[in-house]
Amino acid sequence: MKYVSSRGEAPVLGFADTLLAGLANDGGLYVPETWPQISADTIRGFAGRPYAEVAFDILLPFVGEDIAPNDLKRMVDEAYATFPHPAVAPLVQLGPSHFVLELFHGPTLAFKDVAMQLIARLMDHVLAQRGRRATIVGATSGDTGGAAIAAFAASQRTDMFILFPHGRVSPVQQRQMTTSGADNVHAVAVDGTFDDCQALVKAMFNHASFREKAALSGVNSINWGRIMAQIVYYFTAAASLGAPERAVSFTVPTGNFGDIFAGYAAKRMGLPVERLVIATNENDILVRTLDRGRYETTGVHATTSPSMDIQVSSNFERLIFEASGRDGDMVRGLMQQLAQSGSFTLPEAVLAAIRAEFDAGATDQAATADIIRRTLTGTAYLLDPHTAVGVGVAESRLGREAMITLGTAHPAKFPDAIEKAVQITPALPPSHGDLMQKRETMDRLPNEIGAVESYILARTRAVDQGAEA
Ligand SMILES: Cc1ncc(COP(=O)(O)O)c(C=O)c1O
Ligand SMILES: N[C@@H](CCOP(=O)(O)O)C(=O)O
Repeated sequence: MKYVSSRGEAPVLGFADTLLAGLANDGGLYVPETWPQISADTIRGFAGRPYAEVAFDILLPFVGEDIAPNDLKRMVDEAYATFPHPAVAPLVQLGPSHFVLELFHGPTLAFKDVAMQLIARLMDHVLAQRGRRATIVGATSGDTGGAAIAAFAASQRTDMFILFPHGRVSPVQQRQMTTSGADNVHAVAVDGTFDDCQALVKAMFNHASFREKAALSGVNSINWGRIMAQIVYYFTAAASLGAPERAVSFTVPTGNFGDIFAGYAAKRMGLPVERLVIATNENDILVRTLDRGRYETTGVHATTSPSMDIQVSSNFERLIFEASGRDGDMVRGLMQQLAQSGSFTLPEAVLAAIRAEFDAGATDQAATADIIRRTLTGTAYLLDPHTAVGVGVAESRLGREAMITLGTAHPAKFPDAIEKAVQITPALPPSHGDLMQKRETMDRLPNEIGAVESYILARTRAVDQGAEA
């Protein structure tokens, strides 16, 4: 399998190079040259099979010849053995045709673990094959950082630097990043928003000499490896509800558009998906875009679903590329406009193609608290605030087909929002027992690219290996 950039100017790469590249060197995001097809019979056969087996079948064509099948199998098995729930991603029924897909049974209680546990193993494997190290940078609004640190703390070949917005993540999220004790990971509080952190990460990737010197790699969903691993649970969930005979829709609490793009990819691979529903909190740039055709940043609001407090939704670029018939020049032009003016207008045909597959809706904080309350009273099920945003949007779109809302985090990660909504404090699972007592280690940096790059260069052990790659 080869991968092409959404901006059409970067080299076409194989899987291992795409995984290590993170962002393409024209600033674009990699997508597979073609979408592998999964037959109806194969989808039918996924029902009831162990998650890791389905993952192996779906991932194999994306990995191609870059990783031997028995190595891929071992890494997939190891990654999903870290999930204590036997189903890895179980479905819970909320109503006659409404289900929550629980994606938070991994080590850090958020859906990010599903991909991160796998790509940490894949990256170490590829780096070991090449006899080199990498510097991994990541931006987080709370969950990616913890999941990345948990997955890479055991890495033999990487130094990791996670930038998070100072004072804008939950205490549990912060501690998952600052208490690992691992000497190859660095949690850095930046004076800014998540979008500032993400812009710093992209600026480092676009700074060619720094990128090469530090042998830079990334684990945000700009990295194709993240999306690839997230495709799997769309298949397992739909198959367990009767796909391909029974079509399903998905509602996805959305920020950076990675998770829902994985659903779009599953559809392109043959999964019968009726609608893909984007659910946002008050940071509703994607809802406005689908409504008016204009993508316009307006400033981010801090909400009770902080991991979705995002303005620049990176993976929307992948969707525009697909919806435009892979017009890299057009995507490059729109992204230039975004960088210059903070907005762009989608061509009519692209907007129509997006609307043909996606709906979008927003749930504000008061409604989110109400949904948490109503769901607990009605079904004795406690939603985290991000999943609640999804449930709120899904409820207004229930139709004849089954609706699956992605459960993206465990409620115990956001005790303040839960306490406010239902006056109970959700307990962290025993695996997190002493998290709130552990000693924190973190640094604080200004929102300045020079300060961040100097910090990284002084600490990474990958300096000057980039040239050997
Ligand atoms: C709990 C939670 N829900 C939803 C999202 C949004 O997912 P995505 O950024 O893939 O759209 C995130 C962060 O990304 C998250 O941490
Ligand atoms: N919500 C995310 C933001 C980063 O998203 P990613 O999927 O691109 O890594 C977070 O929790 O950090």
